[in-house]
This record gives sequence, structure tokens and C-alpha cells, in this order.
Amino acid sequence: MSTEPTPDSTVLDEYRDEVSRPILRLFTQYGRPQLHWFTIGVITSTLARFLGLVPPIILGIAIDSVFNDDEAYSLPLVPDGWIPGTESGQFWLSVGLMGGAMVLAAIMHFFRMSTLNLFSHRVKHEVRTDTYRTMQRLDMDFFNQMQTGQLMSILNNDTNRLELFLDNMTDSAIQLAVLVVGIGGVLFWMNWQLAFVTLFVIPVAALFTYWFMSLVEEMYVDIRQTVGDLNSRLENNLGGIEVIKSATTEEYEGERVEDSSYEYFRQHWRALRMNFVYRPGLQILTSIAFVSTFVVGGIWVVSGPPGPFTGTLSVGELVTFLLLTQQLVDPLAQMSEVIDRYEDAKASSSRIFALMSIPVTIKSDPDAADLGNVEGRVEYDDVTFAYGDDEPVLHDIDFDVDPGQTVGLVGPTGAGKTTILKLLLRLYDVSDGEVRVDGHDVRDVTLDSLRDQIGYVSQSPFLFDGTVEENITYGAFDASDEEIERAAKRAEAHDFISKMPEGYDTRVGERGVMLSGGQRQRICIARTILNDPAILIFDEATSAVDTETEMLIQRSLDDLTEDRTTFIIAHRLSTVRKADEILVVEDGRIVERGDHDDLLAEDGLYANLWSVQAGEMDALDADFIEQASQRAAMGVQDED
Ligand SMILES: Nc1ncnc2c1ncn2[C@@H]1O[C@H](COP(=O)(O)OP(=O)(O)OP(=O)(O)O)[C@@H](O)[C@H]1O
Repeated sequence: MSTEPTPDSTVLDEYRDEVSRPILRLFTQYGRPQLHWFTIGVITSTLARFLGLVPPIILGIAIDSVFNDDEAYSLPLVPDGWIPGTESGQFWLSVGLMGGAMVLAAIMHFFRMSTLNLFSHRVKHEVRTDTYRTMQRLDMDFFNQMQTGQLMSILNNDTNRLELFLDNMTDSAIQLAVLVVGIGGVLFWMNWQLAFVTLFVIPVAALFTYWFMSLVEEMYVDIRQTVGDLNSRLENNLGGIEVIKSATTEEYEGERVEDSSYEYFRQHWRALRMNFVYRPGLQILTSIAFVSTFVVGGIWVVSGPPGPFTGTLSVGELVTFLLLTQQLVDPLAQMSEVIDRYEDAKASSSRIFALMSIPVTIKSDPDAADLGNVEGRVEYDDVTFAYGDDEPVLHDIDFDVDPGQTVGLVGPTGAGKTTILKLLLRLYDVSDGEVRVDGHDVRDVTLDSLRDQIGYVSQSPFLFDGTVEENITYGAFDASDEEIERAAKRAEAHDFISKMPEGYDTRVGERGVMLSGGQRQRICIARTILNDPAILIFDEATSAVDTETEMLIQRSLDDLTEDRTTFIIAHRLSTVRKADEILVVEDGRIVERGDHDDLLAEDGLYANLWSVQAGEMDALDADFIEQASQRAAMGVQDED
């Protein structure tokens, strides 16, 4: 069974170790704004528990004074003048007081549950939204290392654990505190000697609990981590279900899920086994308290004070003692659940706070200026870049682009083309050198104002689950129907959208699965056009559409790109042949630059790539080549 730490567990562990007192922090940071609900919850819970003590006390008094006639009827905190003189009056007073206390306790329980649940749900809501907001601002490096399933597990499972802890545990802890203090007080007030017999278990239970907590703390951290690992595995597999089916690896994946699930089971079982010792242990302790009280009290009532004890004990007092002891037994035995939830919540909140304390390096400087509307001059000044601590993938990248120019980036796969443009969006910061837009270093302007000026159609177009229209208007939410349609027409998307059953209202499915790759690309292009940025980046944006559609898209984008700085990354060299300048990237360096004709004349890598593409066509069917050359010739004539 694999217990290798996942990369994301090491990222989180690093920061988790620095999180101190996560539960206290949870209360101070997120509980404070909801303090009023918490306070009402604590007060009503306390009152409800105290009211719960009234019936046994009244019952004891009634047994001794009304039924046995041993003692005068007297109630604590009630002046004797208020008490009826007749036995039947005292009987009905007892009934009324017990009934009243029970009804009041029920009302208090209603308020206790409503307020504590409101408190815990609000805290959970705040923690979850805050964690999400913080998380989405973290650096791309972080997302590269973390698994989506782990993040989902923090946002969902861990925050749910907090809620479970906050409502149930707060209530149980209050119950326990009130009962220990309240019952302890009443027992001491009634008969301090017998109270010692009943309550000696409390310090023993506290020591036992401390021992248990110190043993299970780390186990709960491991459990939370394995839940995340299992989530990641499931998330990965569901995302790759097509690959699994086509590679017929269902059996293999079934085993991998089984391994992850078994690991979760194993970790959980470890903690549960400890619980199996702790829980009955507590039960034994509380039973000892009950039985000892019964034995000592019983002997006392029947044949006078045993051993070192002195004074008298009535039957009513013993009944009250036993009923109250019984009330203490259950909550004490439930302590294990409280501890369980507490440790779980502690592990969860330390993961949440660890995530929140991860430093963000790609952020707007406090003195950062607003970039405003730009002309579109872009300069790369001797840029070197490495992902994380890896070897640099870009070296001495140096080029200038005038406003309105179109620049093509070509080169072998993995050469660094996409990375170059990610630096312009400031998804990563350069290791050395500078990237400037209109003369401003991208690190000196606010991130939002920079990214607002840039439209990026990525290599793997991403659509949100929603309608076509929602996807096109993403980021330009108040665009009119005409604007949406115009953008779609320019992206050559309007025709296929109109043919869909519900047109622009057609749902695209998760990640746009109900559309073809080319359709997804065109919707992403329409989205970018609608946002109307000054700088456009098309990263293999038309790689999934056929050459004819690509030509049509290019033609309709011509006037759009005319006065905007445009970067086009393409493997299909015909896509960039019209560019003002083409940068040929190889192994993270710009090895050639110039326009199409210059580069062909240079007879270097570009010319080779061009011949390879032409060479591939030689190997194709003669008819197709004939038609394709005619189309290519048409495209060239158009360009001319
Ligand atoms: N997030 C990342 N973390 C670490 N290395 C990365 C990451 N993304 C890319 N790389 C590496 O950086 C190098 C350049 O990748 P990049 O995606 O920029 O190449 P590219 O020229 O755009 O390739 P392609 O044409 O296949 O899209 C590659 O060696 C790649 O493995």
C-alpha cells in the first residue's frame, strides 16, 4: 500500500506546521462576527441544562416530604411562606414546578439549537468563501503542485467538519461543563461526603482524555490528508473516463481507487481503534461512579453512615443523587465524541489556515498604478524564466512589439512559446529581465488593470457548464445580444450556434463536453473578442478547426487585429505567415526572427519547419493536395 507523500501534501505540511491554535483562531477570526448567536446559544444551552436539573431535585424533595413525610417541604431559593401547607398542595406544586421546568427547558433547547446551528453554518459559510477567495489568488505554481481533489476536499470536507464541530461540540461541551459544575454543586450542597464518591471520576476522566487526545492528534491530520488523496484520485479518474475506457484500464483504475480508499480506511481505523478503548474506558469510569454512589448511599440509608462517613442520608436524597449521577454519566461517556470532533476539526482547520497562509508572490504591489487603456507596445527585455526551482525554460528573450503589430511565435513543441506569453499576463514572474506594456514593467501595475488589457485564448479552451451565451459573455456580463452575435460571427461561431437546438441558450455541458474541439475554440475566441482587449493572444487558438474555417476566422479577425497588438502561437505555419514578425523559438531561446519571406530566405529552422509541413502534404492523396493548393493559393491572393 503506497504511503508516499503526494506533492501537495508537502506543500500544505510546510505551512500547516506553522499554524498555531487553529480552533482558537477559528473562533476569534470567524466566530467573532457571529458572537451574538453564539452567546444566545451558550446562554440558552446553559439554562436548558440547569432546568434539566430541577425535576430530580423536586422529585427527591417530594419523596421525602410528601410521600415519606420525613422532612418539612422546603425548596432551595424559594421562601417557605410561598409553600402550601397541605400535602396535596405541595404535591401539585411539585408537579407544576417539574412540568414548568420541562416546558421551559424545551423552549430553551429550541433557541439553543437554532442559534448554535446558525452560528456554525455562518462560520462554515464564511470560512469556505474566504478560503476560496484566498485560494484563487494563489500563484499558478501552487495550482501546478496541488491536486484539484485535495483543494475540493479542503473547501468541502474540511469546512463541513468545522460545522459538525461547531454546533454539536459547542453544545456538548456546554452541556458537560454545566452538568459537571451544576450537578457537582447540587451534590456537594446535598451531601458533600457522598458527592466525593460520585465525583472522584471527573479528574480521572480528564487525565484519561488528555492521554487519548495526545495519541490521536496526528492520526486525524493523516485522515484528512487521505480523504483529499482519495478525492483527487476520484476526480482525476472521472475527468479522464474517456481515456480509461479507450485504454480499457477500468480494472487498473478500480485497483488504484481501491488502494486510495483502503488507505483512508486504514488511517480512519487506526483512530477508531483508539476510540474503541477510550469510549468504553469512559463508560467504565462513569459506571463505577454510579455503582459506588448506589452502594455507599444504599448502605447509608439502610444501616447508617458506612466507614468514615457521618450524618444522615434520606431515600429522597439518594434518589436525587442517583438521578443526577445518571445525568452526568451520559454526557461524560459522550466526551469521546466531543474529542473526536474536536481533533477532526483541529486537523481540518489547520489545513484551511495552512492554505490561507501560503504567501502570494504574484500580486499587485501596494504602490502599483492602474495601467489604464494601453496603446499596446510590448517589450521583453532579456527575460529568463524558470518554473519554481526547476532549470530555466526561457533564456535571454528579447523583443519589442509596436502597437498594432501582429507577432507569430513558432517552434517545436515544448520550446517555450506559451510560457513567453504567460509572462505577459503575469501568470508567472520573470526570474530575470523585464516584461513591459506601454513602457510599464508588468510588476509595477495592478494585476487586474494589466489582465483587463489582454485577451487570452488558451491552448486548451475552457468552457464553464452553462449556456453558449453565458460562456461568450464571461467577463463582459452586460453585453447586448447584438454585441454577442457580432463577436460570434467574427469567431465564425454564429452559424453553428444558430443550428443548435436552443441556439445561444444551448447548454455546453461540463467543460463544454457537448461541443467539438473546434466549436469550443470558436466560442472562446468570441468571448475574447467581446471583451475587446488592446492586446490579443491566440495560443494555438485555431488548432482544432479545419483549415478553411481557420482561414475564415482569420479573415474576419483581420480588421479586429489591425489596430491591436496580437500574438499568435501556431504549429500550423500558415496561421502566422501574414504576421509582421515571426519569432522562432527553440529550447527557450529566440533563434530566428523576421517576416515569413525573411525567414524562408534565412533557410534555418523556420524554413525547415515550412518544408516539413509542405513535405507532409506531398505524402497525401493527390486530389486533396490539388484542392488544398488551390485553397492556399486563394488565401495568398486574398492576402495580396
Ligand atoms: N507548469 C509548469 N511547470 C513546470 N514546467 C513547465 C510548466 N509548464 C510548462 N513547463 C515546461 O516548460 C517548457 C516550455 O513549455 P511551453 O508550454 O511554454 O512550450 P510550448 O512551446 O508552448 O509547447 P507547445 O507547442 O507544445 O505548446 C516545457 O519544457 C515544459 O515542460
